Amino acid sequence: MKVAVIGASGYVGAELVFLLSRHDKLSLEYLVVSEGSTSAGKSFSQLHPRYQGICDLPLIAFSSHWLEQVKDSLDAVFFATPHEYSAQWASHFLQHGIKVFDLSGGFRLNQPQDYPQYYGFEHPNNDLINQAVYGLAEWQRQQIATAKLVAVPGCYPTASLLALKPITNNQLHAENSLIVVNGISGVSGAGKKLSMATSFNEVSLTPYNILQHRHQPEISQEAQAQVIFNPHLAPYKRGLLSTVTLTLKSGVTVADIDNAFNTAYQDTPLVRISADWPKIDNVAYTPFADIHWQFDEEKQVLVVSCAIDNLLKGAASQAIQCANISLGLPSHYALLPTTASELGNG
Ligand SMILES: NC(=O)C1=CN([C@@H]2O[C@H](COP(=O)(O)OP(=O)(O)OC[C@H]3O[C@@H](n4cnc5c(N)ncnc54)[C@H](OP(=O)(O)O)[C@@H]3O)[C@@H](O)[C@H]2O)C=CC1
Ligand SMILES: CC(=O)N[C@@H](CCC(=O)OP(=O)(O)O)C(=O)O
Repeated sequence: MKVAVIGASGYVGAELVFLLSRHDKLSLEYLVVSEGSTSAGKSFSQLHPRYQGICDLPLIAFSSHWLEQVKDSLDAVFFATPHEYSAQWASHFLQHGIKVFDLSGGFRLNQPQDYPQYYGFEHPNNDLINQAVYGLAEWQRQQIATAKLVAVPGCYPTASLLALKPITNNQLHAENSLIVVNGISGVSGAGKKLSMATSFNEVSLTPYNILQHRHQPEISQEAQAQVIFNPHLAPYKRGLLSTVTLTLKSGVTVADIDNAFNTAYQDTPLVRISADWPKIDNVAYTPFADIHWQFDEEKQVLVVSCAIDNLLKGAASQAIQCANISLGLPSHYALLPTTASELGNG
């Protein structure tokens, strides 16, 4: 599969490029940045020196002319770009039969009317929203396999849904009960753009966008249950933890919960049910999601926590899982760390 990465100069783009450079079934042909990008004309490794010798491809400024030139030589494109950019340009690739893996939120919400409120723009392509398949790899394999447009989940929704779906999918949660999702992300979650909120001297553990974050409708939609989502920014680079608290139906037992999680994740090497509470250090710089839960049978309250790397399972490695599925491969193909140094080399 010949592919291009658009947004290659960003944090997610860089992770994608590395994973693609080592994948024998995906051939990385082009790296693209925005038309006015200060990175255009540089090589990828000039921007990301750690990848010198791994990928030295040039960064090409996007243009319709470039798309016209490459439209017959590309099988798929990965968008690691702002939401509104993907929303606008995905159709231009799809019309040439080029599959789109969109790592932005350009096509995640099913309701067009939600985009102005949560993304700040009127969606330019309502028809395409209905064609998009949500790319939560361990839960959507069949749909992803035949999809032309995959909406790769956001980082918080990935961790929150991996924790929540075994419960809500089996209707084990009490109807109309409060489901609280507390997410904590490292600063790389905000991308490379400069801002005071993420500058070294200003970053401190804090809630943000409370009761208005765009991931609240995304998590509610995919869990098929209303949640309250509380994101927090924390002063470290990589990694994300999502802890979910909810009440289960009376009569639900530990055995029911055990069965729900073990059934959901019995053949998914990248999602690990851990014996203890997950730690960011155990998943940062890896494609894994670690999950642990605890149940208070008296109160019928369940707490589930999931840790991931926001740039990998929360973005780039999940996108590769989706591409693997579309190639008929196991979703974890070419992603499992094979050496100790790949296990969170920091
Ligand atoms: N950071 C994270 O943990 C996660 C991020 N995401 C999503 O992935 C996408 C990329 O995120 P991230 O890498 O963190 O962001 P960055 O800000 O680090 O990178 C954004 C990239 O998009 C490019 N870009 C900006 N404007 C345009 C444009 N108009 N046309 C084409 N390219 C453009 C930038 O290139 P240049 O400026 O050089 O043109 C840059 O390469 C976003 O949609 C984000 O929401 C998803 C999951 C996790
Ligand atoms: C710390 C931080 O700023 N995180 C980002 C989430 C990034 C992400 O994964 O979400 P999208 O794919 O929807 O952008 C935020 O809260 O906006």
